[in-house]
Order: sequence, then structure tokens, then C-alpha cells
Amino acid sequence: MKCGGSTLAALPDSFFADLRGLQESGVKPVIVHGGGPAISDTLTKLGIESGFVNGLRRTSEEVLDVVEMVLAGRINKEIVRKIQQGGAKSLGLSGVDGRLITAKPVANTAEIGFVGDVTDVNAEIIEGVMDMGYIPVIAPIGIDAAGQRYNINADTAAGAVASHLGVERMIVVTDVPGILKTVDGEKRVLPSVTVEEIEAMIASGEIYGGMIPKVRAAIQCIQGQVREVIIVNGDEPNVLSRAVLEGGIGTRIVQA
Ligand SMILES: Nc1ncnc2c1ncn2[C@@H]1O[C@H](COP(=O)(O)OP(=O)(O)O)[C@@H](O)[C@H]1O
Ligand SMILES: CC(=O)N[C@@H](CCC(=O)OP(=O)(O)O)C(=O)O
Repeated sequence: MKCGGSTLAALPDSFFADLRGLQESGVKPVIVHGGGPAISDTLTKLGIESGFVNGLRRTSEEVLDVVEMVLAGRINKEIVRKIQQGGAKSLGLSGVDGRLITAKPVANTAEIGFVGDVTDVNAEIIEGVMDMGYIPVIAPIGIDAAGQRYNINADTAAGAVASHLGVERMIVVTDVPGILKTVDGEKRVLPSVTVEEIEAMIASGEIYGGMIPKVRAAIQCIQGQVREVIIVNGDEPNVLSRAVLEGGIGTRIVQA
């Protein structure tokens, strides 16, 4: 699953109890997390300027230090602590550890700096951690053969991890109850969407901002072994077990 920075601080204790219950029922969860708002807060506190190009953070060497400090440090350990408080075992990693996520620079590096696209995921490490009974918690930082670090959008990283693990389903936990569409003047959650509908909603501006990398990662995922991607709100009761075991929650993006 992907846990977004928009919702991390607000995730109730019951979310982690639900996660533990899911693991006990035989599901093997893997978490890739974001933390965009926390990175922005720390950059502001330190007086470091940055900005976004097409939703991706402009990442200088100085910004990269802050991204790694906040994601692989504070946020990663906060999630690990909360999972442990919830009664499950958890191990935090960043994509740098064991070269878990290898990356290459995105196309427009001159403008955007050290932002990466995933080239490979070392699934063996993740599977090894799961086989030991731990829930892996992964910060979206990548590394290349020369040892250069890259800042990777967390939705993109989560999609790549899901694809390389060949999981059945990816759950995207965010701060909205799914993809919203205005119908008869009222905002409604779409129970499911096709790739064509997503493309039309991006073109019309109905899907914008932080929802764009989520749906792009989802589309990429479902072209491989991943059967469905479900976008849900983290503060709904038992959201994970409902998404995995029952359905009928959030927005499902499925293979055609
Ligand atoms: N059609 C849409 N339905 C729901 N949310 C949307 C839509 N289009 C854009 N969004 C925005 O996407 C946001 C979620 O993305 P983001 O803030 O990046 O979250 P996260 O930190 O969880 O990745 C929502 O809060 C909402 O503002
Ligand atoms: C390249 C890029 O933009 N990286 C993101 C990584 C964190 C992230 O994606 O966090 P959310 O999921 O909370 O948005 C960033 O620097 O904010």
C-alpha cells in the first residue's frame, strides 16, 4: 500500500490495529510512504527554497538532504513505531538500503534536479523481510550504480514496488474517499473507473494535482500482474480490511 503524506499524521490508532488484523489473517502488507507536506515544512523552517514542476519537487543536493532526512528518518520511523504500537512487527528501509530501489534521472533533470524514475526493485529483500514476519515500510528514495541518490514521487515508487512484487492489489491511502466527480452538482466518489475515464478526467481538469501521479501509477501497475488499485481515505474505519476483504469502498481502478 501507499500511505500519503496528506493523511499520515491523521491516521488513527485503529488503522494500525486493522493492519495488524489483516496480517494475522494471512495478508502480507508492504508499505511505501510519502511525506510531501513534512518535507515542505522542514524546507521552510530551514529557509531552503524549492518548488514543483508538474507535481514533482525540484530537488537540488541541498533539498535531497532534507528529503532523505524527513522521509527515511522521521516519517519512516514514525510509521514503524505506530505499527509496533499496534502490535505488529515492522522494519523500516529506504530505497537506498540494499539497493532496494534503483533509479535513473527523470527526463528534465536540468529543470528538476535529482528526481528519479524507478529502474528496478530488489523484491528479494522485501520478501525476506515479510518472510521474517515483519511489515516492510519503505521510503521512496532511489539510488543508481554510481551511488547517486534520487527523490522519487511516493505514488510512482509504490506502483513500481507493487509491480515488481507481482502483488494482487495496491491500496492508495490518501485524504479523500476516492476519485471524486461532480454529478448533478454534487461531488460523488466513483466506485470504479476505467483508464479511458481517467484520461478524460485529467484532460478536463477533474483529476488534478496530487491525484495525477496516483492514477498514472495505477494505470502502469494494472498493465502488469496487479489486478486492481484502490484509492481510499485513511481515516475511514477499518479501511484496509474493508478494501482487501470486502470491497465496496473507495475507487477501484481495474484491468480492462
Ligand atoms: N478527482 C479528484 N478526486 C479526489 N481528489 C482529487 C481529485 N483531483 C485532485 N484531487 C486532489 O488530490 C489530493 C490527494 O493527493 P495528495 O494531496 O498528493 O495526497 P497524498 O499526500 O496522499 O499523496 C486530494 O486531496 C485532492 O485535493
Ligand atoms: C519527486 C517528488 O516530488 N518526491 C516527493 C516525495 C514524497 C511524496 O511523494 O509524498 P506524498 O505522497 O505525501 O506526496 C516530494 O519530494 O514531496
